[in-house]
Amino acid sequence: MTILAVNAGSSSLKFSLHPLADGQVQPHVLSGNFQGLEPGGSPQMGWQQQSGGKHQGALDVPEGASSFAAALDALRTLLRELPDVPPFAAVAHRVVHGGGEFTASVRVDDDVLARLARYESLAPLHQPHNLEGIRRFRAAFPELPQIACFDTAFHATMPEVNYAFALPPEVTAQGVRRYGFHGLSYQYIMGELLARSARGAGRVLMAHLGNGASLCAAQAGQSVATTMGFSALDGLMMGTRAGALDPGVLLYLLEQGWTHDRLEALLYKQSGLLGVSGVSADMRRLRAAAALGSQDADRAIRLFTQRVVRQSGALAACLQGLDVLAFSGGIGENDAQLRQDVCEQLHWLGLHIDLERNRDPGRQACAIHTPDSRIEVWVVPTDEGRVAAREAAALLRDAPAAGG
Ligand SMILES: Nc1ncnc2c1ncn2[C@@H]1O[C@H](COP(=O)(O)OP(=O)(O)O)[C@@H](O)[C@H]1O
Ligand SMILES: CC(=O)OP(=O)(O)O
Ligand SMILES: [Mg+2]
Repeated sequence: MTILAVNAGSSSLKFSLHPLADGQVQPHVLSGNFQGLEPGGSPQMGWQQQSGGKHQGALDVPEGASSFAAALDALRTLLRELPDVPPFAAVAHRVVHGGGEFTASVRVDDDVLARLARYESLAPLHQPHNLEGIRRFRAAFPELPQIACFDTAFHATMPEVNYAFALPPEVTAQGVRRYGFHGLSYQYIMGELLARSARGAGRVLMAHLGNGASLCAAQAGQSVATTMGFSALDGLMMGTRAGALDPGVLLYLLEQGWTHDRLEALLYKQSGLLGVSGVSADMRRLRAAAALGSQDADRAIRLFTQRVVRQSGALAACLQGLDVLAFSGGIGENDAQLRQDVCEQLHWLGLHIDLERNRDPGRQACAIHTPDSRIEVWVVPTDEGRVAAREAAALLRDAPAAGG
C-alpha cells in the first residue's frame, strides 16, 4: 500500500507517493510538482519515478479552467495511467490553517470540510486550494480516507507570551492570535536535526524560505515562537506578500478609499519581492536580473535578506541564545548567496560558515558551519509530503475503522 501526499502551495502543487512497509512510511517512489500556478504564471508539470527518468512539460489549461483545477486533473490522469503504481491507503493533504480547533491531523468528512472552510479568508492563497484538492480527491476516490495535516499544528506548543497579540480580551476571544504556518516543514526539519545533531534538542532557529517564508524558534524539539501570525501575511517578506507591516498603513489606505478586495490583493499578491522589484516574485529571476544590473531586483533582495536577519535576532532573543540555525525551502535550500549574506550579518552571534560547503551543500541535510562556529548552521531540504504521509499512516494505525 502507499500514501499519496498532496501539497497545494501558493504557486505550486506538489505530490509524492510513499509506500508503507509494516505501517511505516518509506521515502517516495514517485513525486512531482506543478509550478507557475499563480495568476499570470506559466503552468508547468514535472514528475519522476524513483525507478525512471524525469518528465517535464507545459501543463495544458483548458479554456475557462483554473491552473489549479487543471493540475489536479492532470495528476489524477497520471496516477491512473502510470504502470506499477501500488494501491493507495489514504491521501494526505497539507492544509495550512487549522485555527485553534485542529491541533492534530484529522480524517476529513463533511463537517471537517465545513469547519475548515471558515479559515479561507485567513489564508486566501492556500486554504481554498487545499480544500478544493480534498473535495476533488474525495470525489475521485470516495473509498479512500482523506486526511488533513495542518501547517498550524506544530505551533500549538507556543506559550501565550509568544502567541497572544496585545489586544483586549473581547477581540482575543474571537480566536485572534498568532497561529503560525509551515508546520509540516518545521516538523520535518526538526526531525532531521534531532536525528543528526547532538544540539538539535537545544535552541534551534529554522528558516523556511520559499514562496511563502517564515522563521520558527524551537526548544526541545517544540515550537516556541514563529514569525507568521493569525494569517500567512506576518513576519518575513515573501514572493508576493509584504510580511510585517505597520497596521497604520492599512488605516491610511482605508482612509484613502481602498476597498477590502484591493487591500487583500495588495497584501497577498502585489507586494514582497514582486512588488518591490516590479520584476518577479521568483528569487532565481531576481538574482539573474540583479546580475544584469537591475537596481530594483537588487533592492528587493536586500530587503528580503534584511528581514530574515532582523527577525532572526528577535527569535534568537526569544530563545535566549542559539545552538542551531537551519535553512530550508526553495530559497533557503538553493540560494547560497542568501545564506552567506544572512550568516555574515549574524556573525555577532558567534556564527561562521564554511563558504565552500555553503556553495554546494548537496541534496541531504548538511552542516555548513566551520569547526570554530559557536552555532551550528545546517541546510535541510524539507519534505512536507513525507510528514503528511507519516501523519496519515499514524491515523490509520490508531483508528483504522473510523469513518472517512
Ligand atoms: N537555485 C535557486 N536559487 C535561488 N532561489 C531559488 C532556487 N531554486 C528555487 N528558488 C526559489 O524558491 C522559491 C520557491 O520556493 P518553494 O519552497 O518551492 O515554494 P512554494 O512556497 O510554492 O512551495 C522561489 O522564489 C524560487 O525562485
Ligand atoms: C503558509 C505559506 O505561506 O505556505 P507557502 O510557503 O506554501 O506559500
Ligand atoms: Mg511551500
